[in-house]
Amino acid sequence: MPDNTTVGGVSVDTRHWIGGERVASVETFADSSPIDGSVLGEISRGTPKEVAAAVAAAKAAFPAWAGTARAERARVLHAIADGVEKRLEELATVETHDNGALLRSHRRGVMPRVAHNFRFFADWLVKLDHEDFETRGHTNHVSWDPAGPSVLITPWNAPLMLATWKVAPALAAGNTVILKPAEWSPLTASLLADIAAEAGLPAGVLNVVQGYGAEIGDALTSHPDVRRISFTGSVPTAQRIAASAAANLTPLSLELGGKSPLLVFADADLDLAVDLAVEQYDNAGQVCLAATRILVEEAVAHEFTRRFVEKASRLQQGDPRDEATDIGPNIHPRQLEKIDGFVRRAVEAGARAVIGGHRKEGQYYAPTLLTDVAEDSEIVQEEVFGPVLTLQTFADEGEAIRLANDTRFGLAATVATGDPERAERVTAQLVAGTVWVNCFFVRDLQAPFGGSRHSGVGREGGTWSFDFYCDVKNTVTAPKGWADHG
Ligand SMILES: NC(=O)C1=CN([C@@H]2O[C@H](COP(=O)(O)OP(=O)(O)OC[C@H]3O[C@@H](n4cnc5c(N)ncnc54)[C@H](O)[C@@H]3O)[C@@H](O)[C@H]2O)C=CC1
Ligand SMILES: O=C(O)/C=C/C=C(\O)C(=O)O
Repeated sequence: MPDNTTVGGVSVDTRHWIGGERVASVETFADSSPIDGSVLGEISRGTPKEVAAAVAAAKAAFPAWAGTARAERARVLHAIADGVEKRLEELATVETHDNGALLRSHRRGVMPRVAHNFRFFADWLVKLDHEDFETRGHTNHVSWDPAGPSVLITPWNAPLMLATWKVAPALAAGNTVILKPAEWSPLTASLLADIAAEAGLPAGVLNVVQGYGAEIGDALTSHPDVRRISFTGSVPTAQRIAASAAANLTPLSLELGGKSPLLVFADADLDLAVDLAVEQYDNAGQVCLAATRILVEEAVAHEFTRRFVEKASRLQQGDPRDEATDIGPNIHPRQLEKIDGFVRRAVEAGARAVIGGHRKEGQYYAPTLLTDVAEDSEIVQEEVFGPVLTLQTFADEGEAIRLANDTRFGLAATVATGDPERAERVTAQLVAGTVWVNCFFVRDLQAPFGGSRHSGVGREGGTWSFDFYCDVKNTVTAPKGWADHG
């Protein structure tokens, strides 16, 4: 089997990256493009043997990297960001072929954010501090000690963006990393390994193991030398990971699904509310934060729906490499089948497709809006992860809040209202890790990011990331060397 493949003119190594070397597995798996189903490459299919080698490499590299001065770690992270920026066009091209998201988004939004992830955590590391404080004359000093080898398991909907959201703070914290990218989008993780090596990251500090989660997940998450596990993906997989990590009580960060509401009050700017609603089709609906449950006040529901249909009908669906495309394909035939199953069952149960409601040629699903959906129905309660929105109406503020919170998830919520007092009242009662008022997807790495309920465990971003990736220590020193037993 060849060791590399060429995607959109870019050469990508298809082997693992372990201890600063390329390592091939005996078997491979085929990685296909959602654009046309073509096989992009044969990727090394990891086994517990490669997992053990990667953890051993990360363990061996840990003491030196943890002992590297903060300023030097930050310098290497900035050098990785430089490498990402230098290869931005290549990364964008490969990612679009691999996961089908828009090339224009990768070029202008996503890949610049990848570089920013490294710069941000490098800079945050340098200023990470907690003011010393006194207790009966004793000094308390808080430090963030590197925790050790960290397993990072990442999804396919924003592969490099979501991977580097974990890789950057883990490396900044002084940890070593074993990254396991999703098997449906394995390529940019391999390019990241090249970029990190070129930037001077020592061998073994970042390792990439390719393969199926079902085959190597347990080996990764039950390994006794792993000190942290960070995962983004589905709830059932998170439950398996948590059970496997329980044997060693390995700390977990879980960023999971959502079924977030968009509340549209009659006093809202209706055009803005429609813009916010149509934005939920971004990335073909494969966004954990997407507000897929649209809740509209009865008085404006008819007009909202009319304007929504008018705007959504203008969306261009097609090849994600085309600048004019708004919605690309879904990631995999299995995901498409899953989306279609949700919609078919909803329609059988009485839902009405105001737009869409069907597959299109290739790996595309028509942007869909379903009305006449019951509050406790599958389509309202379960994450679809496709371009499928539901619309429910409410009579008053109380009902809006009740409907918004009637979910096992709690990742995000968006409120459209022209009344600042209402905004304050409503947001205070919503169960969600992030709430937006009259805006959507305004993201800042300083902010805590994560979900309540089944949407996750813990928060990432700013100091929250360092709290997770470090062993936070408080050192209490007696005055003038005297011990105080009082
Ligand atoms: N929160 C989010 O951003 C995401 C949510 N999802 C949700 O999950 C649904 C299913 O998508 P999948 O790709 O099947 O998600 P998944 O949760 O199974 O996959 C995410 C990652 O977990 C890994 N994985 C799978 N089984 C594992 C195991 N036993 N141990 C350790 N790692 C394992 C996969 O290899 C991949 O890297 C989607 O329809 C969507 O609802 C999927 C991806 C991202
Ligand atoms: O881009 C962000 O800030 C967050 C994205 C999160 C997802 O898309 C996800 O985890 O699915």
